[in-house]
Amino acid sequence: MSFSDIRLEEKQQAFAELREIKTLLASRGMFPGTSGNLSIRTGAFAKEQFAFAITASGKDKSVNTPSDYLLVDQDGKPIEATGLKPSAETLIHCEIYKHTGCGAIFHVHTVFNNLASELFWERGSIPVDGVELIKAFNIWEEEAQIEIPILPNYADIPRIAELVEGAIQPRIPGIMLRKHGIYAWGANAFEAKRHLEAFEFLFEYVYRWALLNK
Ligand SMILES: CSCCC(=O)C(=O)COP(=O)(O)O
Ligand SMILES: [Zn+2]
Repeated sequence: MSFSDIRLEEKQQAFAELREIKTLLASRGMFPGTSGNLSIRTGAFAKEQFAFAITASGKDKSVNTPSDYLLVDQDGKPIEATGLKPSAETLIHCEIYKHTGCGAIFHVHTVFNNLASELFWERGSIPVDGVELIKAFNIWEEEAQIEIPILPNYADIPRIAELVEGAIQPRIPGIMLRKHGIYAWGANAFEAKRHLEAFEFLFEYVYRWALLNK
């Protein structure tokens, strides 16, 4: 595969899908202070070589402009001439694509995901017991118990990226960065959105439940 095989329509479709999910999540106040980033895979996927569309760095994600997205390769380098800079966290997306084969990754910072990550930091994962929305991850057993992994929030993104492979849990489509935000992924944008919404519900639940039991 060569990146020139990514057809204009594929790129435009990925950008349009990103715009749709960005607009929706922005309407829910999920990108405070320019935080958050979103990506969708384009073209064929091979573990060694792939490409994805990602939000440009530092943009106000609650505003739509003609220059919000760009295409990058498996190493996070732009694959076409652009004045845009990919998200500062692109390397984390690269690792998630490489090790899961997923089709879309959405990252948001919320108060509840930050609180839950700090509450359970020493445990290394956020436990959720028997909450119905676990089924959004396609885990259908009764009273399922899951652990959502938490990674340290190093300032140096490559240091975080190198921990991603070891943190990925086969059944759990997400990784939390401590006091930073959730990375949720899925086979496509529809699934990544479902997972993101479920994580956010579960983070709020575990935090409030912990307070009730203090
Ligand atoms: C002001 S948010 C700090 C950076 C961050 O965590 C984030 O999600 C946004 O970074 P980007 O480069 O993708 O705009
Ligand atoms: Zn972030």
